[in-house]
Amino acid sequence: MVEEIAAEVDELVLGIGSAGDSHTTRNPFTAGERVMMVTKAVEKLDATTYVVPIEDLDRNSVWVSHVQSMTPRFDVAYSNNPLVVRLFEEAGVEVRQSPMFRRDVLEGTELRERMIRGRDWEDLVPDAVVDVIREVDGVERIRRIAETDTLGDEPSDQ
Ligand SMILES: Nc1ncnc2c1ncn2[C@@H]1O[C@H](COP(=O)(O)OP(=O)(O)OP(=O)(O)O)[C@@H](O)[C@H]1O
Ligand SMILES: NC(=O)c1ccc[n+]([C@@H]2O[C@H](COP(=O)(O)O)[C@@H](O)[C@H]2O)c1
Repeated sequence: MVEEIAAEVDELVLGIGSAGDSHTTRNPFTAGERVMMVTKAVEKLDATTYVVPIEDLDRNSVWVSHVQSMTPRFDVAYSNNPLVVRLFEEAGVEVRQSPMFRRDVLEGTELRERMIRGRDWEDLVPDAVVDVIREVDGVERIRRIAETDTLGDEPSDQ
């Protein structure tokens, strides 16, 4: 998806969402770890790419201004997340959506389940992501969090 978007634009800003979260079921990796994964994965793209961590806010109504305050100026926002699409459109920013690509397997939840259950996942993500997950012992972390995080989305203190 990012390769297709990069072919349409001169410069690309990739937002790392929920950047303040880590060590939870849905967001096991720190913003820094995710910056490494994404930066290395897009290294060979032609478009100049900026990777920017963006923390969540309690107020959806000011989230677009918050995103704009953290990123280089942009003309078009790309997302398939219905809330994100709505917030940008209400703020007057053009939004483009991309068709889902192999959504059945390329979903965060599915990939994390595969890691927990010891099934193959490496061929489903860029090599750079495999390298970073190995470097930080990410599969072990995800398994530990799954064992202790019975509430589903609470930080683990393991
Ligand atoms: N296969 C795909 N093809 C295109 N866009 C996708 C695909 N999978 C996810 N997206 C988009 O990427 C973003 C992240 O997807 P999603 O909200 O599912 O998060 P995730 O981290 O992949 O999964 P999860 O919510 O299971 O943790 C969303 O904007 C979503 O629409
Ligand atoms: N109020 C807010 O903080 C707010 C609003 C909309 C989206 N977001 C974030 O934007 C990101 C959207 O990511 P996806 O496109 O991967 O679903 C998520 O990290 C989500 O938490 C935050």
